[in-house]
Amino acid sequence: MKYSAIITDIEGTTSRISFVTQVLFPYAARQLPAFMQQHASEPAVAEQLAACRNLMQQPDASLDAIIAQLQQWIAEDKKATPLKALQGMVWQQGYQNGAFTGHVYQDVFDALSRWQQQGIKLYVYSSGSVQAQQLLFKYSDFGDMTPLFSGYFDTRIGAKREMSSYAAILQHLQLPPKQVLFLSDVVAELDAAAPLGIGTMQLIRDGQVAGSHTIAHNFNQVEELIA
Ligand SMILES: CSCCC(=O)C(=O)COP(=O)(O)O
Ligand SMILES: [Mg+2]
Repeated sequence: MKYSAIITDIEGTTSRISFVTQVLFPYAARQLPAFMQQHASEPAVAEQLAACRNLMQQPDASLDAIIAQLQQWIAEDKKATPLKALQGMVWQQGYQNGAFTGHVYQDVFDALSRWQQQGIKLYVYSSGSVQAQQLLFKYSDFGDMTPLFSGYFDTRIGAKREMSSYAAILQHLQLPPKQVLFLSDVVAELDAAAPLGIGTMQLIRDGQVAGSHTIAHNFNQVEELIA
């Protein structure tokens, strides 16, 4: 195995796209208004409200205006950092009250378990907040998978289609790029990582359009390709 670390995307890579678009996003859209009304004054939520006002360029935006903006961002799948932070807080309630469990493909659970045993460090990089990532794997279909991972990165390190985000992640990992493999279903994300010398592989599970990266249909194939 030539890689010391593997970084994986979530939506479309470890987990089914429809779990995010048909379960998580609608749950957040339904629950956000009540959640915001109840928790607006708490420091963690107030911080995200301030970030929303900043992004909206409306320093005096009312709570109702922010909620409407958040609903629009959810509908557009906008990867806005304050939206992602607030979604994570709302999903926590859903996971804890058993409304859903985190979808993870069987081949992902199996391969990640093997890779960790082989000493490969495993990381997640998703547009979902670190809290949302940890929740998905803590309450996964296979139970608590968080012990498999050595770290998590979200949009606070940068957007997933920007090369500078992967440079910042390499700084954190303190590894040469050729020892790092990035797995994603989105070509633009792989295109951003590859010029740095990071190994890339595209997961095609749901009919995604292929780019110029090595293709795998599941994590068992990833393992065969990097052996
Ligand atoms: C952490 S689960 C929710 C995923 C999410 O909110 C999202 O926007 C998907 O982003 P990804 O980078 O995993 O494709
Ligand atoms: Mg993805």
